[in-house]
Amino acid sequence: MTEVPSAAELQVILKEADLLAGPEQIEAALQRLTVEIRERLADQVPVVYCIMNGGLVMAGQLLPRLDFPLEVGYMHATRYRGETTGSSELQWQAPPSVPMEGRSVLILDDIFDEGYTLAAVVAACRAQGATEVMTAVLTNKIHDRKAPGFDVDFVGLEVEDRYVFGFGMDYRGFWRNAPGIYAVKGL
Ligand SMILES: O=P(O)(O)OC[C@H]1O[C@H](OP(=O)(O)OP(=O)(O)O)[C@H](O)[C@@H]1O
Ligand SMILES: Nc1nc2[nH]cnc2c(=O)[nH]1
Repeated sequence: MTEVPSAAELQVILKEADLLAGPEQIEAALQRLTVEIRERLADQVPVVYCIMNGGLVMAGQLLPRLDFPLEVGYMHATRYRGETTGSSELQWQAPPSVPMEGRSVLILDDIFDEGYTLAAVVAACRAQGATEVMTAVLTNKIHDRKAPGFDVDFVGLEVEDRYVFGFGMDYRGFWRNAPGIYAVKGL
């Protein structure tokens, strides 16, 4: 069994981390995303999918601002599984929960890092018959290791090329509940 770090150890991780975006910057990013998404999808009655687990906080904060009719679904695709580097294999832990044939689909996730997760999720939605698939992320990590031929449609904030946590994103499974976006010391 993997040992759970103590509360004191996890407090040190947060204390030593660099704050990249605080609640005010995140609020402004969510507001911008709301306006852009409304413009594109307000009359489409889309299925809005939360990608578990990382997308949970962003979806929870964004959905009540989308003041137009939509359905909510979830799916869990994971490639990092508590590590700070991604595996080449994407694991599906929960398949899409709402049928999407003939529908507009909006995918919500916490971070567009290398992009292999979202590229695979979008391909799966198309394979299931979605007519249009859009992606919105809270953060886009800036580097030149992106999956070729794929981009996201809506971005809240840009973050530097470090391992980040908070607002849905984990550090080894913890601190998804941190109210800002932080970069781990030394990573
Ligand atoms: O752009 P990529 O390099 O593919 O990485 C981005 C993905 O990594 C994280 O998920 P993770 O695999 O950690 O699963 P989790 O959401 O359950 O933590 C995050 O939530 C994104 O879905
Ligand atoms: N928590 C977290 N998950 C990720 N998945 C891909 N990149 C990251 C990152 O920087 N932080």
